[in-house]
Amino acid sequence: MYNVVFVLGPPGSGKGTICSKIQQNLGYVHLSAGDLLRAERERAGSQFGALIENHIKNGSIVPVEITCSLLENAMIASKDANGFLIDGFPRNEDNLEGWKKQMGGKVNEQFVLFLSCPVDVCIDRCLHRGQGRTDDNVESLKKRVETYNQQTFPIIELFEKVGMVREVNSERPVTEVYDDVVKVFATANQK
Ligand SMILES: Nc1ncnc2c1ncn2[C@@H]1O[C@H](COP(=O)(O)OP(=O)(O)OP(=O)(O)O)[C@@H](O)[C@H]1O
Ligand SMILES: O=c1ccn([C@@H]2O[C@H](COP(=O)(O)O)[C@@H](O)[C@H]2O)c(=O)[nH]1
Ligand SMILES: [Mg+2]
Repeated sequence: MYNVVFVLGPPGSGKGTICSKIQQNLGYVHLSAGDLLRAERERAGSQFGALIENHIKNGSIVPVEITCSLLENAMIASKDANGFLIDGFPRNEDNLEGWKKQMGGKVNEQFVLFLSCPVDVCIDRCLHRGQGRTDDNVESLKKRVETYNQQTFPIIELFEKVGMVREVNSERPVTEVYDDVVKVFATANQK
């Protein structure tokens, strides 16, 4: 059984930043669904490159079978990890259903780390991220935020209903956010 923590929040809320610090310090392996999709987009011979880029630019969601297979392959490649941080997934109901179908029985879902941050702050962070992402522009960000509000936030609410959400306000400096996140992990791993 793989231990899994889903890390969700609006675009630019700091998921990747916090996950890389948890990976360094707590022995979880960070798997960003977006990074895996970007790597697949660049992979020579991939049949999904154009489809993935189209979804990324439009802030829409790639079919779950593609994302889930990339995640499962990455988990198999690091099978000795203490656990996995699944960053930016599941993003909608179809993602959640596809995940259950493919991964149900193979994973122990510990909790959902929800990094909450006002959208205007998030957009500003993305516009200044400086990584050359094809979706860090005003037009794509508008669509990404719309997808987040319409499809991803309802998934967080679903997890909330079953008591799985641990919310941390990520509008604050990274060190403060990280300190609170560490407390969340300490409590979860005590049990
Ligand atoms: N707490 C913070 N305070 C200020 N800047 C931050 C904070 N956390 C992250 N950042 C910066 O904001 C930008 C976005 O952060 P990051 O890439 O971690 O977000 P993300 O949630 O993974 O975004 P996306 O959903 O677009 O992948 C980066 O430039 C990062 O350095
Ligand atoms: O599960 C996922 C994760 C991501 N996507 C697509 O990738 C971009 C970028 O994701 P980030 O988390 O911001 O790196 C996202 O807007 C989607 O288009 C996806 O389809 N499914
Ligand atoms: Mg990210």
